[in-house]
Amino acid sequence: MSAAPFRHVAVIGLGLLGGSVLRAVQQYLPDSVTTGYDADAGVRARAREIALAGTVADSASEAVTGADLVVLCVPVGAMGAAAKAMASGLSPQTLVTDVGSSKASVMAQLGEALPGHPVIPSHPVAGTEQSGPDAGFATLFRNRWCIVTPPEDADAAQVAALNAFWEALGARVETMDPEHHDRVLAVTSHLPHLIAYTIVGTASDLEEVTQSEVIKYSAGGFRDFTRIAASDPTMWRDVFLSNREAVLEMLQRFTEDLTELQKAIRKRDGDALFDHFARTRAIRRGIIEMGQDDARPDFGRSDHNGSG
Ligand SMILES: NC(=O)c1ccc[n+]([C@@H]2O[C@H](COP(=O)([O-])OP(=O)(O)OC[C@H]3O[C@@H](n4cnc5c(N)ncnc54)[C@H](O)[C@@H]3O)[C@@H](O)[C@H]2O)c1
Ligand SMILES: O=C(O)C(=O)C[C@]1(C(=O)O)C=C[C@@H](O)C=C1
Repeated sequence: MSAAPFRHVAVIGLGLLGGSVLRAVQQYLPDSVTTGYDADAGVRARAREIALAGTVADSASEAVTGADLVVLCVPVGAMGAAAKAMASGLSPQTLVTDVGSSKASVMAQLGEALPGHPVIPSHPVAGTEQSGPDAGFATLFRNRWCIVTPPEDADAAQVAALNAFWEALGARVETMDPEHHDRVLAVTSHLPHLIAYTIVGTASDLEEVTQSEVIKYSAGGFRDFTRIAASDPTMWRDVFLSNREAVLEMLQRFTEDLTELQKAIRKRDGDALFDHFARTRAIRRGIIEMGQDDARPDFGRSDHNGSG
């Protein structure tokens, strides 16, 4: 990228996503100035210690003063409050985006908090089960999709600059309307998390299987669920409450499909089971072929391990 799409990038919320945005800007857009703010004083202190931003400010409005781009990286339920807290520092031309995992609710909150202000939401579909200021790394967005949901009246030059920003951080950009985004992510991200939270809870509640057996024999499929089920409780509470309708619809479909498999097992219908598993195996292979995951048993995660 020859010229940075934004001279000054401010990040509100200095956890996994905020830290990764800042690390990636420092690495891939070194000419851009960075500032940051987090509502938690301990997080701000840690962010200063590890130089997560050029300046870590003591208020949201101070952090965004002079910024061309503000990236809100707080839980989706806190987007409106975070936007209101910074509003007095914004210039009329500062573009505001976010990284929230649901989009219709965030758009509504930001529209209410910043009436008439340019807001173009984003969702980089990239993350881990970690959270906090030490969890971020510069390569998080590399080769991952970032879904941008511009409002109908968005300025085309600002949309292009935002897309260029995410591309400079290594992402591939797709545009969608927020409702479609929320339905797609309900099935590809939100429901899988709900299932992981359920199955890990179910296993640990079993009276005839001890806690130590759950841990000891978790080398197989269960282990992968435990990684997902270790994800941040605040973030995921907010995701389910904000994308309630789409998640409930996908959950209904999932429950019906699970009942079908239950029926096939009860009827000893091996063909139905085999056909279903063959179809899902092909989907996994397709994801690997598209470069969206790694075939290695640790999903290639040992490659980054917080570095970058
Ligand atoms: N974790 C993931 O895998 C992932 C992936 C893509 C998008 N997201 C989205 O990114 C956002 C941040 O998630 P994360 O994983 O970085 O969480 P995180 O817990 O690591 O960081 C969130 C930070 O926001 C701060 N915060 C909360 N309310 C605030 C406020 N009003 N003002 C300022 N700071 C505030 C918290 O103190 C915390 O440090 C969420 O909206 C989430 O849905 C997460
Ligand atoms: O890999 C993980 O740990 C994730 O859960 C990341 C993940 C996902 O579901 O893929 C989680 C939430 C997001 O909004 C985007 C990405």
